[in-house]
Amino acid sequence: MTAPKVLISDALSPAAVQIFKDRGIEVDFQPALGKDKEKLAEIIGNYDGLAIRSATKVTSAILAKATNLKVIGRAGIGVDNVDIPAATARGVIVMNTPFGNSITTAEHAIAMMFALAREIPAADASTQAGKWEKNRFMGVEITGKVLGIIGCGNIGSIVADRAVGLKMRVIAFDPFLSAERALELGVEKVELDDLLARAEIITLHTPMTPQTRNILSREALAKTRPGVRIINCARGGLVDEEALAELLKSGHVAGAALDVFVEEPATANPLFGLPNVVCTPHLGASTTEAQENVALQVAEQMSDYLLRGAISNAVNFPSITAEEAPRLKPYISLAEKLGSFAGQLTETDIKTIRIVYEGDVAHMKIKALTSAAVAGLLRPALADINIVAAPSVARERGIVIEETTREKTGDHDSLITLEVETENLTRAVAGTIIAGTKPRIVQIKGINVEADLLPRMLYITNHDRPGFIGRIGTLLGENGINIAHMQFGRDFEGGNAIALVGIDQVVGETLLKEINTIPNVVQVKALTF
Ligand SMILES: NC(=O)C1=CN([C@@H]2O[C@H](COP(=O)(O)OP(=O)(O)OC[C@H]3O[C@@H](n4cnc5c(N)ncnc54)[C@H](O)[C@@H]3O)[C@@H](O)[C@H]2O)C=CC1
Ligand SMILES: O=C(O)CCC(=O)C(=O)O
Repeated sequence: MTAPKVLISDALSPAAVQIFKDRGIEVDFQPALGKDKEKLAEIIGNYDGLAIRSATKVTSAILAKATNLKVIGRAGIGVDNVDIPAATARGVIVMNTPFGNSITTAEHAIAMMFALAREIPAADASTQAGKWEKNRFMGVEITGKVLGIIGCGNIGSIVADRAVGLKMRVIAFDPFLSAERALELGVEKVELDDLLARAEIITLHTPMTPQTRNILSREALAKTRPGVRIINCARGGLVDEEALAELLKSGHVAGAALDVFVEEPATANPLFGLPNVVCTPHLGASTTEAQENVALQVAEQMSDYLLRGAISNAVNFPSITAEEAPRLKPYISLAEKLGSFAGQLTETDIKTIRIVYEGDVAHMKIKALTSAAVAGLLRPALADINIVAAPSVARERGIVIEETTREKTGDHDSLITLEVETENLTRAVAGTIIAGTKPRIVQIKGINVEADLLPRMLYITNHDRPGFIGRIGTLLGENGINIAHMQFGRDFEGGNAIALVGIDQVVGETLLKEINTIPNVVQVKALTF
């Protein structure tokens, strides 16, 4: 196996380079490349992995050129610079490092709060200009002030903790903050309008989503208390910059501290130059400690995926540990083959996919197995589908996916049963793993049969009558088709029977039609795996 190749296109700590090298991965460190999208598009096709911070914009155009890319690692939290749907559609795992820079970013928000409260940047500039304007700068005390946190997740919670330590009164708006967590943090959970009306300082800590974009809109800002101070160390675009500039000029907003901007790099901005505006160039995560944390973590995660199939902190696929990966691998193959089997037999629109995991497999990462089964199922219709994208593609097509887990009920230690429901029929197929690694089909339409799935197979349904086996063997032999194996099953003597025939050559349409004329054959289908 040739060593995977990773491109680092942003200013990551060199610690990442060392990790990749130590793990036997080839690495190109081009920290300024993220800003050159033409060059990035030109070379991205050479890499299996791309490690980035926020300067690299991984657009669908870049992804279209990323023909070998398997993983994008964001050394940081926000993945809004990656087109996740486009990456998912191409089967590229996108991972981030959700905790490595949270303390540092929370500390930046607190630093911004003090900078605003005491006008430190302006006082510094004035003092160093020799002005000694002692009477110009009159600050406000932080103790006892009401801090309104919008978004109380990892970073917001750390800000809350520090603010409580500073004896502030902390209120938080976050629809996903539980009452218990709020109590634990010592914050009062409130609605947005309540926060806007009460907070003396507001700090934003949500991701950028369609719901949070412009959360501090012109209308929302108008509801704030006169003299409010606003801090944004999350994402530009959460605040309406034009409206904020107007309110700063009118004096309604007493100060604003911004680390992030709608347009980055921000070289011109409506807020620049206004009184008591403090700006930093997206430095929230920029400490030696945080950068080392995220670089090491992203390099470890990407290496684990490229070398061992382990997935952690992916935003578009369930996690799989390095220990689980080898155990899961044969089950992923089984799930994909079961899906493929059912998919090749399904000619009308699928309504529902039901997957039952029984026994040991029920305790594995079934989300990953379901993704594999759905990919296998949709592949006959959508050749390029991959297991990362499959569940979202299925949902887009209105297909309902149902998963059930239960303890072992039959002979098999692990059993996966896939049932597909279409307008006209419901078809079920089940399989297991034997000898630790080998996928086997063990049941089709409720009929027991134990068959390996070779690259070329014939699936035949027939009435259980004497003479069928001899005739099919002869017909295939006469047409130069070598039989690798042949497995049979039936529901009862003289009832419905099935045959799975592993073959070494392709069976053409004419021969398929001829097989269909063998007495008692109901249906014959050539399958590939
Ligand atoms: N300035 C910088 O350098 C950095 C900025 N960030 C930004 O900070 C953001 C937050 O990071 P974390 O706290 O780690 O994320 P997180 O996911 O732990 O927390 C985000 C919180 O926002 C809440 N939220 C989501 N939608 C909301 C809505 N409509 N209204 C109110 N709350 C909502 C969520 O429930 C969650 O609790 C990141 O998404 C990133 O964009 C992160 C690191 C560094
Ligand atoms: O990498 C950086 O400097 C920015 C960090 C950031 O914005 C994030 O982690 O979301």
